[in-house]
Amino acid sequence: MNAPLPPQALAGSARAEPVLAVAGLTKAFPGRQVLRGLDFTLSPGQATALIGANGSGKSTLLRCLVRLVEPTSGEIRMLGRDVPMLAPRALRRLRAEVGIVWQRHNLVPRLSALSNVIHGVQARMSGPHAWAQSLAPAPVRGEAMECLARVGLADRALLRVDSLSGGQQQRVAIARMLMQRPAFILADEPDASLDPQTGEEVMSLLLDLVREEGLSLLVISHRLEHTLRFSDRILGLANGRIALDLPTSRANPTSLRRFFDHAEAA
Ligand SMILES: Nc1ncnc2c1ncn2[C@@H]1O[C@H](COP(=O)(O)OP(=O)(O)OP(=O)(O)O)[C@@H](O)[C@H]1O
Repeated sequence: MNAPLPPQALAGSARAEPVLAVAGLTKAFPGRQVLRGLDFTLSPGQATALIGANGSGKSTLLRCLVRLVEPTSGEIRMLGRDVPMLAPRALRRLRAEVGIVWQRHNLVPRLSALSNVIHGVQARMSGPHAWAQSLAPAPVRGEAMECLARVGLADRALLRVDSLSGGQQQRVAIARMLMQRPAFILADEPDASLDPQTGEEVMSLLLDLVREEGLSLLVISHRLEHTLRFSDRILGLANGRIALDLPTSRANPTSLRRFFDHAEAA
């Protein structure tokens, strides 16, 4: 079980505005109603796991939150912004403040870890900043090295990404995301294509960012053990609705296992 939240984090989260507030969120694709009216809020500085059976709509929800998929209806307030109302430029600015970690990390394989991380700065700066690692200004290189150190890969900075292991590549992707200086991280199965030990390291790293840097995290995982060890709260999706919402400390592994296996039939 993970360590309890520090008292200051709890006090802060009780006072602070939610990092995310969702009300009446629906999403329909042609012939399929995926989200049927979701209501929930996330407090800052917490790790929330999103679970549900295959096809229950977890990825669709994550994408709707930043309008990579347009919601059909409903309210989304994220980091103080009214997401459905944002014009394209304001939406791009919001996305730059949200770090997204995908199962597939989309690194540039032939470039070094450092160059890939430097590319993360583009998300928060206007204009072309696609420097090769040798051309980036010293402060940007320095910051990228700090991000690589944060994920434990400073000594691999100059190696080509395609020479690194799957877990190391996922950590490079997290370092690139940290270059955005995000306040909120959305992670869609960051542990899915990794072996159990490596997947655990990646989930542990994300929880460290919540505990130590005060970031907020919404993470999809299909692994029950990871959900139990690396979250403060569990949200479960079934039949297009939030069917489960409880603190991880109160989760019962047996009933949670049933939820993983049978959520869509529930
Ligand atoms: N662009 C799309 N067009 C039509 N249907 C879609 C689209 N994207 C997702 N769906 C459908 O929406 C449903 C939910 O998909 P989604 O990927 O969100 O589920 P999930 O819970 O993330 O599943 P998994 O755990 O397998 O990744 C599925 O039936 C899927 O086929």
